Amino acid sequence: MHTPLLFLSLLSTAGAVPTYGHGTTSGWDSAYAKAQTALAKLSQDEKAGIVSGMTWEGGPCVGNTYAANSIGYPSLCLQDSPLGIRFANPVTAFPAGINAGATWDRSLLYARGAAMGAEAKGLGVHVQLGPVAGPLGKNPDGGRNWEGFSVDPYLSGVGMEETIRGMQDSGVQACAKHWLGNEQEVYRDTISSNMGDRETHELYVWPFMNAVRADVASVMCSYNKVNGTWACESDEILNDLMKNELGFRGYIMSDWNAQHTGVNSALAGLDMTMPGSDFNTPRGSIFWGSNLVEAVSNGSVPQSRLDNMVTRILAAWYLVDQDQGYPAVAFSSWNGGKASVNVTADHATVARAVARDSIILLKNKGKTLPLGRPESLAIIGSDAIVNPGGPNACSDRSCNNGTLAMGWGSGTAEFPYLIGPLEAIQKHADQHGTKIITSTTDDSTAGAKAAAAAETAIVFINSDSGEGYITVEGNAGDRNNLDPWHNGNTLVQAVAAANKNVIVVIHSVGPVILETILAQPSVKAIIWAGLPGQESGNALTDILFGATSPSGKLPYTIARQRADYGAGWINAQSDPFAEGIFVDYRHFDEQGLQPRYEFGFGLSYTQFKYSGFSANVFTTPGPAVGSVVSGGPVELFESVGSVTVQVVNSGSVAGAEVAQLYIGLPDSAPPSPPKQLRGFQKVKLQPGQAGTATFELTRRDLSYWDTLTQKWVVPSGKFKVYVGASSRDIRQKGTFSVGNR
Ligand SMILES: OC[C@H]1O[C@@H](O[C@H]2[C@H](O)[C@@H](O)[C@H](O[C@H]3[C@H](O)[C@@H](O)[C@H](O)O[C@@H]3CO)O[C@@H]2CO)[C@H](O)[C@@H](O)[C@@H]1O
Repeated sequence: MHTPLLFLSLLSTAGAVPTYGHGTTSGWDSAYAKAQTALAKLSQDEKAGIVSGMTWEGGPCVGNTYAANSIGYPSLCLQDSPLGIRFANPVTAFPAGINAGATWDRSLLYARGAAMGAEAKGLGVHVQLGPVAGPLGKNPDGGRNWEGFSVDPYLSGVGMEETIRGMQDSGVQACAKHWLGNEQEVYRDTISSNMGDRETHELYVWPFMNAVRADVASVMCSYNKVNGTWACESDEILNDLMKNELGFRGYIMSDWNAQHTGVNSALAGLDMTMPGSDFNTPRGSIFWGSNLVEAVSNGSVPQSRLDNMVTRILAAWYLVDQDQGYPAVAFSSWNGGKASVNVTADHATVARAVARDSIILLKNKGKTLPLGRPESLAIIGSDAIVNPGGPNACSDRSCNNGTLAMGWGSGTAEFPYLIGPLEAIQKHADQHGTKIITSTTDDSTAGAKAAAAAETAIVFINSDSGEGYITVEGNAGDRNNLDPWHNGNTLVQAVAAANKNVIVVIHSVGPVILETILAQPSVKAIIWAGLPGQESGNALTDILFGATSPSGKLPYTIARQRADYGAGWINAQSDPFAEGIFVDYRHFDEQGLQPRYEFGFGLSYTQFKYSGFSANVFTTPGPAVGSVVSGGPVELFESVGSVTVQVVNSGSVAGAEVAQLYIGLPDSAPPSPPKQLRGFQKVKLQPGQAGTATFELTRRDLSYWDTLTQKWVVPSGKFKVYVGASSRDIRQKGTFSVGNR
């Protein structure tokens, strides 16, 4: 794995094409050979135990399987979450996936994954239940969008790949979830995601291809139905799509209680059932265990299917060398999670770097930021301070009191500490003689009074969401709307009426409609800080006072109104995915809609100039027909060349620019989004320094999914290439042709 030292040196490599510590892709063959040898020694009961959970709370972890002593195989420990180890302490509470995505920094994505993996291994967790690419986030109010990296499949795919490589290089098995179409929470246990074939592949499957390509050990099937069949018993999406089409060699586990049948799910390709019983009747509804042994003996499930489940699970265990003296489980989820070892090392450094480099500067009129040395600052809003009851006062973060640093649900971890914004700003102010005036409620009158007494006012607002088994302030997982919570608009209006120099900081799970806030002339700057984890305040002061120039870019579009996004569901039974392939910026571009802040947008304290576009892309048109490797047909991952541009830091301070490559398919392709992200590179530059952004392209990047032939196809004709600072701020353009046209 990368050590933090190496990761820091990667960060400072200005302009160079980064290299990554990728794991091996040839490990599955030897892992399978070991698994098959072990399989021969197992009894039928041991096989059933390896594929079955020990029931909810049946072991120290949220999921536990039975040990097989005949081969020295342990009771497997499966534990959330995608941002740190759930129900254990001390652990590092990293920024959420959506912040990791907002960094657009491959090295940081890897470092965060590696650090989480190291903590998981140190605590004896065999399978860490993350990262997340489902939901992808087509519905901007989807409750769990923040657990994943971006609504764009390419960015999400890079997030999946780097995180998985980081985790598994550290020795823990990763779990890519939730497969497939789990795009909302409110009706996730009843709804059918009726997805067309093209969007299934081009949007929702795409990031899972990256996961499989990164040799992910396991995949979790989701609660919802896909085209009328429960995801966890769908032969089409488990056997056909995940195992055959994507060449996945690991195992598929159910989400917790997402299994509905014993025999059908086994035949459809489910390999492990979790947690082994339903939550409310701890020993009831057990589909596998001894029932699976019975199903095999009466011929309902072939012996070969059970053997295949076991082989897949054992192979994943061998793949990441967990047979080589893996640590014992060092905590229990059910008694406060106190760990017998401290695994946090210096991971706070990684957490702070991700939190800092994910901060997005949306507005900065008159260079209000960085702040320099103001005489006085008003800090306003309940989001400026840590929940007075403590950062972990609500289980699974099931409340929105105090500063928001993660959403709610199973995708959480316990904070070892949480540096709130006020605490960090006060510390900085003490060192520089700035007077701090506070109003740490959401009361508008008090906020206005504090604002009136200071040179500059910083107002903190937020918007929360989470998993559907918890309802917070009337939001049953998904958000009821995209407005700030706790009357945030009213608070900003009151403060803006009292002070001419207002900065708004937003902690949020996703897009927030900003029209009311932008209508206030006194609002000079807006910062999106997302869900920054334990280092929230420190990361924010790094940006506010200019120690670092902001370099995050939006991983989704901020619209002028909710209706502009288009996507949504009809009722508890059906989501027709009527928006098809046109989600987020693909939809805005296609419809000619003006976003408020477009996908990929983010300001800096410096400026960047682009020049020297060059495209060297050579390939032939046609379908990918070759053999399947991890991720899909082998040709899809073949390099077809690259596009390069020069980026110069033309300003006066150091900064980092995320140069983005978008491609428009030729006219011979079926109707497609005008442009789609197909590359990015974060270039770190000193003032005056130039760097090269290189975008390597594969055949997959040039392909669409052809529903007729059921193949990825590279169309012939002229491809349009756009390179820019966002999806709408295109700085360089060009074309290349494929085939005869
Ligand atoms: O954690 C493993 C996966 O679990 C799914 O979420 C479940 C979550 O982990 C669990 O804590 C919660 O349990 C509640 C249960 O649903 C409810 O009936 C009971 O009354 O209270 C329980 C909480 O104490 O259930 C969640 C599922 O509904 C996630 O979807 C998945 O991503 C996790 O990896």
